[in-house]
Amino acid sequence: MTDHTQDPEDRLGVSGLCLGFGSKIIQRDLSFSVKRGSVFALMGGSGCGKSTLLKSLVGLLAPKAGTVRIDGEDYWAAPAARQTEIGRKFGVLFQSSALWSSMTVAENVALPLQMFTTLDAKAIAILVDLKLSFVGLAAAGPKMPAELSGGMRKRAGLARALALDPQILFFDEPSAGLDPITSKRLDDLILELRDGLGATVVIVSHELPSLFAICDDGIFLDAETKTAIAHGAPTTLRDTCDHPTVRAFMERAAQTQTSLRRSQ
Ligand SMILES: Nc1ncnc2c1ncn2[C@@H]1O[C@H](COP(=O)(O)OP(=O)(O)OP(=O)(O)O)[C@@H](O)[C@H]1O
Repeated sequence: MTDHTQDPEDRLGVSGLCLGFGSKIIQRDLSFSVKRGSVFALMGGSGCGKSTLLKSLVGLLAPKAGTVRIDGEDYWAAPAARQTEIGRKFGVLFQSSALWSSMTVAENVALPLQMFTTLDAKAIAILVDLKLSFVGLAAAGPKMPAELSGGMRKRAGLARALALDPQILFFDEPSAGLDPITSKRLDDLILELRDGLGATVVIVSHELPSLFAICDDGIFLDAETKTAIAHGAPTTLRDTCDHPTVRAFMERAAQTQTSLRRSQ
């Protein structure tokens, strides 16, 4: 069912969302929207609920209250079969990359195509090559995940997340554990997805330089008040937000960057 009250420019709309585990509340009354073809940041200190929110957005954790609308459709109110169809619009890259260690890289990327399409083996092989080329891993198809570096594993996970041509991509800490050059390559790939393919990207990250470089908008979550305390692009929050928690986050990160540069 389409909700005509949602702005047609919004790919994702969250309203009055309350999340928790048992009696423990993690986020309450959370509302925000994500425009089509934008990169949106979920920011905040450790333990404020960014990953929990991401789980609810991708269909892994039902909210206690509120709605998550994808293209105007209330995901959590939809029947299970419809949720699966809506989920086909998603591509998810978790922190660990979550590749199957007993399969080659190519087999990992082929898996969603085998599970969710009726394409034959030849067509799947062509698509797998295309996705691996896009992430700069054209030659890595026959390799096992254990043979790849951390950055290559992340990119292989991205190739798999892209297998079904998702319209919305969700990334949980894509740059965690990567060196600055590999991290920059991943940022460039994310921008290529937005600008080249028109994808919408929702990203959880602590890496402020990366957030400043690629995000158009975002929210800042707070563990104390258990909701969003600021809305806006990471650069806007850095330059104009007066909230002490946001300031402390931005300034601590800036200090870390300065001391890193000094130690190099
Ligand atoms: N399955 C669970 N059961 C109970 N509590 C949980 C569960 N998963 C997460 N939590 C709690 O929810 C809170 C938010 O955790 P979450 O991982 O979403 O935060 P985060 O902002 O992503 O943190 P970080 O930046 O450190 O990864 C934490 O207090 C965590 O202990």
